[in-house]
Amino acid sequence: MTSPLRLGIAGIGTVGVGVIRIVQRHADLLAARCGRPIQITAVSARDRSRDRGVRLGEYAWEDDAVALARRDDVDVFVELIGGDDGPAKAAVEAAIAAGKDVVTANKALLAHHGQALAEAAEGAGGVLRFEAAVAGGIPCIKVLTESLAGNEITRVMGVMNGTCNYILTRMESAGLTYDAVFQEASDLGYLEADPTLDVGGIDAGHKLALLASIAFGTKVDFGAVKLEGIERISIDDINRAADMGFRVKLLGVAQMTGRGLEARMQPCLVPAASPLGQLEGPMNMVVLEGDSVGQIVLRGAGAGEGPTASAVMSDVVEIARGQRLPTFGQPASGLATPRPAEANTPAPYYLRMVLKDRPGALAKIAACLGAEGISIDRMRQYDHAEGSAPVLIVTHKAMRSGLDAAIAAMAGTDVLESEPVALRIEDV
Ligand SMILES: NC(=O)C1=CN([C@@H]2O[C@H](COP(=O)(O)OP(=O)(O)OC[C@H]3O[C@@H](n4cnc5c(N)ncnc54)[C@H](OP(=O)(O)O)[C@@H]3O)[C@@H](O)[C@H]2O)C=CC1
Ligand SMILES: N[C@@H](CCO)C(=O)O
Repeated sequence: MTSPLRLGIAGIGTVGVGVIRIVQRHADLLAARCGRPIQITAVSARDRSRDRGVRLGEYAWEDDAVALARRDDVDVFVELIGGDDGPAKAAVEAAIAAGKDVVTANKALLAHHGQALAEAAEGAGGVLRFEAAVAGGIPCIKVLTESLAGNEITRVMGVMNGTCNYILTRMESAGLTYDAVFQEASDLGYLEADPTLDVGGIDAGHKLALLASIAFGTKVDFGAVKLEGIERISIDDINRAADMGFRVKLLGVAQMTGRGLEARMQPCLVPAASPLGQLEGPMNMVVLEGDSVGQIVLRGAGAGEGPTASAVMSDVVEIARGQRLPTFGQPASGLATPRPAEANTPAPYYLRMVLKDRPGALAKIAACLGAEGISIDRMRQYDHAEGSAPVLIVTHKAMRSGLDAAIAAMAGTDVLESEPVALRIEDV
């Protein structure tokens, strides 16, 4: 058996503890699979005195993650601190500069600095791997980078924030408001310290930016992801969508079009019977489409100690086996600068609004759509109290810009009781 692969783990929170548990529990199995033992030599966190429920006494302790990253007895620096800047970035940069390989679960760091870090790592002859950063336990990075390497990737999609999927599916199953389920998610510990990272679509947008880079051979460009959160989704939207055979999902879609890279993370309607429509609770789903393979659907836990640590370990094992893959599937220096598409591909839209219940109100709304060349596919008016009429319209395919112009024109008609909610219906 050859020399052990020595890990330095920075961050001993949820994921760090999970990684330590796997290394301790599966030492023999890992050694057999890698052809060499995997050992932890040193760890780092802020509070040395805290009982974390795992044995740490046999490892050296560093208060400073940068010092850990530079240790001579560390081959692979495992960054599990989090955050797009600060100690995580400083320590990863120090590890790369010291010639270490790096494994991270930090999507925020990579979405903002992935290109520079990958170039630095590859320039130094190191590897930088991040399976756990996208959809937790789902091995989508390896599938995209390795298993689908013979395909031109046509589209990547996914529900990649478990908290949002929990909120949206729980609203439907329990008939609860957004605010009530948001509070439940908070009580269950699902929300990030800054909840807008979850419900604002930012966390999932980070993940989509990383997938898009591998899929389309482009530099990571988080700024190119059009973001919209789930904060405005009401129980009415969930119920009306269900009536029409749809479910509301915070869905990320990236595709390369003739007009450039289209990448969006937004609430969408998907058919209730589709795999994405069937995804319940705090789970994730990643859908990959290639010209030869067709569609691949991967489903699993996108967060949590075990699933995320499982993904971190897959990168560690890859390195222990001697596989040295470029971060984004091809040398970072050769990745193209993406040209973001100015407009999204046309799609049908769901429009929910409340109208003043008086003669000609609906005609005025239809005229606003017609003036933008938008055709109505289906329409429903629900039972209502006197004076206000809840109306649901499903359009034929339309450009979002045209729809926005129609909605702006509706505001000038004086028949709207509330601002219309518009949701894209995604062809999945
Ligand atoms: N939790 C999950 O399910 C998932 C997490 N991730 C990603 O994994 C990473 C870790 O997440 P998670 O385990 O949940 O985070 P936690 O908040 O549970 O743990 C963070 C750890 O980092 C330590 N830390 C903070 N600042 C420093 C510092 N300056 N130097 C050294 N250590 C420091 C903390 O120390 P102390 O304990 O002493 O406070 C803590 O141990 C993040 O990038 C996250 O986005 C990805 C997918 C899923
Ligand atoms: N906040 C994230 C954690 C995993 O990245 C989620 O809800 O999916």
